[in-house]
Amino acid sequence: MASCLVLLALSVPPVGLLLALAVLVRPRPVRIPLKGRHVLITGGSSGIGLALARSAAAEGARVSILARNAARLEEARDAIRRATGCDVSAFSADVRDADAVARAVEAAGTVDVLVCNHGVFVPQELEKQELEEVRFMVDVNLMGTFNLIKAALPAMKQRARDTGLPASIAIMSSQAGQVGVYGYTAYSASKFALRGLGEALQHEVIADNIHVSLIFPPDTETPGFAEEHKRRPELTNMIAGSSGEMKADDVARKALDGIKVGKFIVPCNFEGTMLSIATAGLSPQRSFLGALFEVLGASFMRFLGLCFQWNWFTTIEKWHAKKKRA
Ligand SMILES: NC(=O)C1=CN([C@@H]2O[C@H](COP(=O)(O)OP(=O)(O)OC[C@H]3O[C@@H](n4cnc5c(N)ncnc54)[C@H](OP(=O)(O)O)[C@@H]3O)[C@@H](O)[C@H]2O)C=CC1
Ligand SMILES: CCCCCCCCCCCCCCCC(=O)[C@@H](N)CO
Repeated sequence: MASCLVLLALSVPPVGLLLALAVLVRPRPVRIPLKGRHVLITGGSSGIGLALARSAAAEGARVSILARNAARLEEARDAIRRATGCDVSAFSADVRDADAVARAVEAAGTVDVLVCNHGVFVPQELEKQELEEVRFMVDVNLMGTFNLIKAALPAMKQRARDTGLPASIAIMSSQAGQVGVYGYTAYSASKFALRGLGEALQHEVIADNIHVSLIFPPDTETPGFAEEHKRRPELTNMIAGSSGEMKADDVARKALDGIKVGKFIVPCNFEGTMLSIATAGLSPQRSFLGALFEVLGASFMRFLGLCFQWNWFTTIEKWHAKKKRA
């Protein structure tokens, strides 16, 4: 009897907290079906975008892909057809060109799930990087996403209103959009910016039943990553190595699963989950279990984050010492 009472007393605070969070979390849980719906994926001709297009097609979505290079788009269409038997529509446009994006989005037809996955990454210390390259990353990664959302949103709102079905805007960030990493000043800035865009946008479109997801992958094996790896500073490799590498198909799986439940922050691996708890900030959270981990994990995750920073700064210090000796 006494032990029962002790157990009850001990469990009241966590249970009470859980109940409070269940009442508190906003927006409310949602399910966003993919089957039979129109999913537009930018950067759908390569890497993570191609994997996303293949998985979405396999789940019965009507898929459109958008990228610049028409030949690579055709190859991707063929590959998706071979893998799934499904036909996808392909649109050639540069996301930096707002008019071209508007024309492509119009031709593709009303979107239910917009996946802004396009992205460029040229790692380099800021001191060595030309401003032109900085602008290139900000223009494609950030302004390109604005162009897309501006083009797709009016029709998406109308359709969500007409059908009563929830819609989604998913944005591909990166773990380098949750923590600044050596060699990624421009890239990290462009990816952090997407979070601000996403948080504010979620306030603006919640009344239209549109749900924003931000996806934060670690290093992922893709054609773009293979190119990046050739020129990545040694220190960038070392710090990025704190999180395990993933396959594009696995990132696509995590992303689609997150999109389908309207998850706002979508981590892709274990390190990503810790990073997301450590950087939860004031982001929306619709899962009371997720909220519980954030509330209870906050202080420990901050401590762990400081351990990671200690490790990174030590690595940087040693690297400089070695360079001086050489
Ligand atoms: N691979 C990784 O390690 C990680 C990647 N990410 C992010 O995931 C996303 C996809 O990366 P990944 O699959 O590796 O990249 P890839 O380089 O393999 O593919 C990039 C895709 O984006 C398209 N694209 C690039 N620039 C433009 C543009 N200006 N207009 C339209 N489309 C464009 C490319 O087509 P085309 O060139 O023909 O236009 C291609 O389809 C990016 O946002 C990236 O930042 C995040 C974390 C890790
Ligand atoms: C509190 C605990 C924290 C735990 C772990 C932290 C690990 C952070 C590693 C950052 C990795 C950044 C990879 C960027 C990949 C990318 O975007 C490029 N390949 C370009 O595409």
